[in-house]
Amino acid sequence: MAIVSSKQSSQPDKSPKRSQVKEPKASAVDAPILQPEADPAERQVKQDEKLRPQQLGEYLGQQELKDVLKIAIQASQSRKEALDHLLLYGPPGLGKTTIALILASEMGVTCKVTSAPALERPRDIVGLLVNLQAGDILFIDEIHRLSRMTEELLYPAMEDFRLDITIGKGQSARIRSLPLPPFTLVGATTRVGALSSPLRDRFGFVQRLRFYEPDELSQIVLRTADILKTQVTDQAALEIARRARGTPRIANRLLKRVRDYAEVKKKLIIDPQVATEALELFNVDPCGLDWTDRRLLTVMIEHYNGGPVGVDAIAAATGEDSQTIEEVYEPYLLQIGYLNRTPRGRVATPAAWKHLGYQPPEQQMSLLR
Ligand SMILES: Nc1ncnc2c1ncn2[C@@H]1O[C@H](COP(=O)(O)OP(=O)(O)OP(=O)(O)O)[C@@H](O)[C@H]1O
Ligand SMILES: [Mg+2]
Repeated sequence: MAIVSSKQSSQPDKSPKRSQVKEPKASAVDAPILQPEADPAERQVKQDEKLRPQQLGEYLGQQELKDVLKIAIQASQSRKEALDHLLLYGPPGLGKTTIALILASEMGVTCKVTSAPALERPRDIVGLLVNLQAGDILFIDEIHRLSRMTEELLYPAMEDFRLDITIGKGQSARIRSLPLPPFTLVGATTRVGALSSPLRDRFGFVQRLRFYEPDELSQIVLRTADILKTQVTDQAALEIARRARGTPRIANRLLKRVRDYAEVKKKLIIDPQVATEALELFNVDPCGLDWTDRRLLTVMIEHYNGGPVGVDAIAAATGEDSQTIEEVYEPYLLQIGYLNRTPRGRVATPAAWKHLGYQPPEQQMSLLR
């Protein structure tokens, strides 16, 4: 089914030129395989755990972040102090949880892992804080979702290693302060803008994780292949890496699917041909776009002549939620240069038009100059 708006049919000269049929092909398998979030099966059997790097040396890519952390670890170890609080932000699957666990193992301390939705009641965070040992790491995932009361308990805990508890109610209420051992809070979020500034300001380090380059991801694929005892050529690893949306979790998942395919086809070594055949079977685009990405761009091109168009209009036209578009789909489309954010709305770039088989109009090119 072609997506053609009534506006376009009345103005045929303005409709985009199509060099080939490009209606995104839907498949039952392509949506989950390219989602950066861990899927329920991965979470349940903790498949990811054996693939997770344990030391900073095994953590590939993110060189600037590793440089900062190495200095911080050395300095805090020589002063025999807890590491300063660290806030990690970036899209899902880039290695935030992994960093928290690596930090604990490098520092030789325990990492207590929790997530903001599990800390709804004040006593949840109090229970965790009073059980910390000196130097421990407390990792709070999705930290932008903390309740106000929990967040307020964290302020003195982070700043002065002190827990302020209110005892009693009304006029007789009194605040009792309990000392806490020095600890390190590592917070992770996909939405740093949603953090309140008092909380953000209490982190000594605020570090962004960026999408990985294909050569970094191909190193990750080779490392994972080694752990899974699968033979993959360098070229095949790069082929998988290119389609993994800059995300290690997706790279590992694609490798597992390619390995299944190779096993069934009785191929002992995964070469580029086997990798490409398998990825085509799973409907993974050579640039790592999935059905929804292609549909978002197609709607922008066909309904709005490539934009500028507001995210709400795209959401209404595609039936996707606008927050999901902004947080899950747009970061990668921006990263690979298929989408631009302008003050007047989103614009599909000429590269996106060409990738989907459209001829970009001159007007579209001039918008980007
Ligand atoms: N730099 C890296 N080198 C090697 N493997 C990595 C790296 N970063 C992440 N991984 C792999 O990717 C998987 C996902 O990473 P992780 O769980 O740390 O992501 P995350 O950023 O915490 O995601 P979420 O936002 O969904 O919690 C890990 O199990 C690990 O195997
Ligand atoms: Mg995580």
